[in-house]
Amino acid sequence: MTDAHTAGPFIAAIDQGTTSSRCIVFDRDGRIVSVDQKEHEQIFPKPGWVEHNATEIWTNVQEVVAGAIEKAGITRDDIKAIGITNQRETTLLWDKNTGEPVYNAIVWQDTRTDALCKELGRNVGQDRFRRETGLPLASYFAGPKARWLLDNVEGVRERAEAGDILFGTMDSWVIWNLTGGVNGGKHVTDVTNASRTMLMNLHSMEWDERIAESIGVPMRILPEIRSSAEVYGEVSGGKLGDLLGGIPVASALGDQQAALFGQTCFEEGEAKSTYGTGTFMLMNTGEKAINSYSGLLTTVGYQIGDQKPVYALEGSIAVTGSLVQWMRDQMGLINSAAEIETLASSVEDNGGAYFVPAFSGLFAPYWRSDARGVIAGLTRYVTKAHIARAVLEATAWQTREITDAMTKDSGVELAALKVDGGMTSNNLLMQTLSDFLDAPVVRPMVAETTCLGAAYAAGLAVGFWSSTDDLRANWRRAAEWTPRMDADTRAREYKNWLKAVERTMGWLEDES
Ligand SMILES: Nc1ncnc2c1ncn2[C@@H]1O[C@H](COP(=O)(O)OP(=O)(O)O)[C@@H](O)[C@H]1O
Ligand SMILES: O=P(O)(O)OC[C@H](O)CO
Repeated sequence: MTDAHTAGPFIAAIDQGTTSSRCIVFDRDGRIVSVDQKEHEQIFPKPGWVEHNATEIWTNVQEVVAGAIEKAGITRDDIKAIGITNQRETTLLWDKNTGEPVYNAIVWQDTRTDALCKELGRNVGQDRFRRETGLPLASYFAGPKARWLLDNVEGVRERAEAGDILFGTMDSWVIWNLTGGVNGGKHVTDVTNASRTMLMNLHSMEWDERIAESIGVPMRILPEIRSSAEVYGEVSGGKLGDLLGGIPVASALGDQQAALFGQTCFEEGEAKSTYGTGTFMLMNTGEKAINSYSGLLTTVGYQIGDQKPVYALEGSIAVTGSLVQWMRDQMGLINSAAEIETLASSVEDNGGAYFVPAFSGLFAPYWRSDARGVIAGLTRYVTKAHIARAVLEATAWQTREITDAMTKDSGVELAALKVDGGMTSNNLLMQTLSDFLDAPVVRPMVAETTCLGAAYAAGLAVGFWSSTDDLRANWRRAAEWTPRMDADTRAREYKNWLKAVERTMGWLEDES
């Protein structure tokens, strides 16, 4: 696949995501040379529970790395480093002597720790967690998931106390295996992933012993926290040992932070929003960890080697692209995700309908696990096309709520929003987004910003790129949408949306 325009050397990036694992090989201009991807099973043992088989994931990672190298038609000597990015918060415990997971990985969407989080709120207090870790108490984060495993998988707490068990999010699992596994694999994580565990002190960038104790997670199972761009070790052993042995493993970032990096949001106030299964908007806040009073998360954006860490504010939305999937798979109203645009474009507006997809409660800015989905404003006038429009508008309004919160918390008015992810191929959605935000929306040439960010960080770590200025020069605009909606319509529609949101709240309490 390589040609004169994509001459080596190259950087490979692994994206271990929620639905699939992929590997992309990039050239020095940040262009894609080859891609390989493989989905893994989504396991739903009970309502609200979501698990992944970590052994299957590691097998897939090895296959996609080999696949991408083969498709690129290159060899080990052409690759200068490998970077890692991953679904965040998904939690695994494994035996360091055998390399066997003690149980499936508990996925970020899993809500089994709701009751535990409520109990921690009563016993320890919400404020303490927010102050030290930047996060609200919610089942989304890794620490309580680890506690669940320690309490519920027979014998694991004792094995953990004896020093036989390792904890990790998917970055740690992949790096440990890549660098040798039971034969000396490195047990590390990076600051961005650690900042999603609810166990790291956001200010010292170290595990917070008192918080870990209050959640019930022993310190000895935790990996070493490192920067996002440095050499953690070299590829060794396993299937990839023969293919890529000795190549430095040189970056790790949570996928949303990697997208921030890949979108080259290196200046304070720059923001990106990634539209996939869920949507995650991050704004670079520089060296300041800004406390959120508006329902956002304070998180680590990235840290390059021994430079100071860069913080970010994050607005996490649980359901966006998955609502389109629901329309297709559960409702049968469309045959493909792309068809929602055709259906929604067949009408002028939402016909008075508003769809709030609080399927697993509401994440930012509300953090209400008692909310459930609502379609409000229904009359006999409403058709499936109006509902399709309301589905797209739901993603745009949820983004608007996040940008409002970001402006409140940071004092920065959004000049333009950089977007990426699967949903950004929907032009109607992108225009609606620009209308609701009253700001330009821009999409870059390389839409695979997550892998690109991991490749950039790894490339910086090994001197493949010399500075973030090199990376900025690679960013090219592919499309831009500017606002067309008048202010009165926007204000009226927003008010209706907020009314619909109110109607989702308290549903579970009412039921019980
Ligand atoms: N044209 C489209 N319009 C609306 N949603 C879309 C469109 N194409 C894909 N999607 C949605 O985008 C999501 C896939 O995007 P992707 O970035 O691959 O997600 P992830 O990385 O979370 O798996 C799916 O949930 C799908 O429903
Ligand atoms: O794998 P994705 O793209 O669905 O991203 C998941 C997020 O990292 C969850 O916090």
